[in-house]
Amino acid sequence: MLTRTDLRGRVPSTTELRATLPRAEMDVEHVLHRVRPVIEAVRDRGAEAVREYTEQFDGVRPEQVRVPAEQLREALDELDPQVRSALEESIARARKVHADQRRTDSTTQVVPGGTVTERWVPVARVGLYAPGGLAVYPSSVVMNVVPAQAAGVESLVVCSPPQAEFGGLPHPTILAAAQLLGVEEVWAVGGAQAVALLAYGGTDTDGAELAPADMVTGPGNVYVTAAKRHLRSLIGIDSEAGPTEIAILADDTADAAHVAADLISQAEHDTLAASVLVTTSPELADAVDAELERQVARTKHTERISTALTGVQSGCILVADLDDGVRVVDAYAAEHLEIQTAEADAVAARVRNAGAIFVGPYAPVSLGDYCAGSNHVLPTGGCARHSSGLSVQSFLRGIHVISYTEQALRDVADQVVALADAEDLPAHGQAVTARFDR
Ligand SMILES: NC(=O)c1ccc[n+]([C@@H]2O[C@H](COP(=O)([O-])OP(=O)(O)OC[C@H]3O[C@@H](n4cnc5c(N)ncnc54)[C@H](O)[C@@H]3O)[C@@H](O)[C@H]2O)c1
Ligand SMILES: N[C@H](CO)Cc1c[nH]c[nH+]1
Ligand SMILES: [Zn+2]
Repeated sequence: MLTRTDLRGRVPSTTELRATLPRAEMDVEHVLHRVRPVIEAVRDRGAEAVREYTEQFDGVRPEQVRVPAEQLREALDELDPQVRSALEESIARARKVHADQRRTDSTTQVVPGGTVTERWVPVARVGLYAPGGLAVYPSSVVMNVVPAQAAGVESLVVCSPPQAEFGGLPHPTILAAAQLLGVEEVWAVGGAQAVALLAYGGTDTDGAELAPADMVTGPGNVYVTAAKRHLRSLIGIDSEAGPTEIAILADDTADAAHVAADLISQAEHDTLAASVLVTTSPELADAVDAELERQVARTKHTERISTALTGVQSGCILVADLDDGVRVVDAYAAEHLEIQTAEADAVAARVRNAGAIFVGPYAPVSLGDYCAGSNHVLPTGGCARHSSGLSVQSFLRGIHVISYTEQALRDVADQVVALADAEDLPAHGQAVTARFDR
């Protein structure tokens, strides 16, 4: 079922690997031209344009885009107790992990009388996106809000697509999760128009103001991700957390049924989701194919999953040994990487590029999606080579505070002047010597 690439004869260079490894054809770059007009319309015409695009893409024309407070309270009151308890567990575990990520200010005494303090300051206002197209993601409300709150962000606004069957409000579990986490501001808007509204701000029909956010984080489909890429710099963003990817590095000790179940679990997100198996064992590859045939037919979203598994972004790569396997998964830089091999810990320790690594038979990606305590907002499309998943750090800026006494400046004046002259910027040096010339 998975298209097979046999690299057992040789492993190509990293450049060749990046070109050969499976990736979606319709990637973020390819939809930028579609989201640009949406962003410009929201910039120029605010909530009115949001309403038009919502009608076009979500099939709803909302009366109000801001969700009234009583709807948040009601959603939590009416939440299924089992789902509430699961959300509470997910929040508690995530809070534990994210509390440990808090940074403390540090002061370095560089020389007597000269200090540099690194002060960690949270972003003032952030917009958090919780997807709600093919599926709805209360878990993404948790994964966005928990680190933002742990970082000390003062102003939070959540956006999620309106749902026709809920009268143009986001799904009730999204609202309930926001209420459970103490978020008071929720807007019913999705896609690129949500990212644009968060970036530029806007006013609703009833006069409700959405103040522009300094930063927008959260996962989403290719349109959401393209909008984040387009607007970055006006706003800060986290990583590009687009259509889901799972790579599994497995040897002949892996259980084919579990490998297949995990590949399917992430293919379930989107027809553009990627499921990639990298294995040293052709026998395992055959057994996984057989399991996929068997299991895909039994799942709820068979068609979406089959499209994702047979798309060019998914496949199976045969490698000669685990050394080559590690090179392949490093070149691929998956959002999620599972290691299902003998001595999985040791293999995992050698991996450099992945959004998150799930080690051994009892750490499936689905655990991390909901209840491991780790964050599930993770870089896709190879961005794990340079970016991390969402964390407390994502919402903090490290500001250097420099304090020097007169003597400490005097002691280093000659060096500053020498470097300023070497750069042909003598006024820089004079700004120092002016203090001592009199
Ligand atoms: N990387 C991560 O951390 C992570 C985590 C969770 C989910 N995800 C991904 O998030 C995505 C969720 O996607 P989704 O679609 O279910 O919800 P979504 O909220 O991301 O997207 C739905 C919105 O897309 C817009 N849209 C739909 N079709 C459009 C079109 N043709 N042109 C322009 N805009 C359009 C609509 O306005 C709609 O509100 C999936 O791809 C999933 O894999 C990623
Ligand atoms: N696997 C997704 C991250 O790519 C997160 C998620 C949320 N719900 C289910 N899964
Ligand atoms: Zn998932």
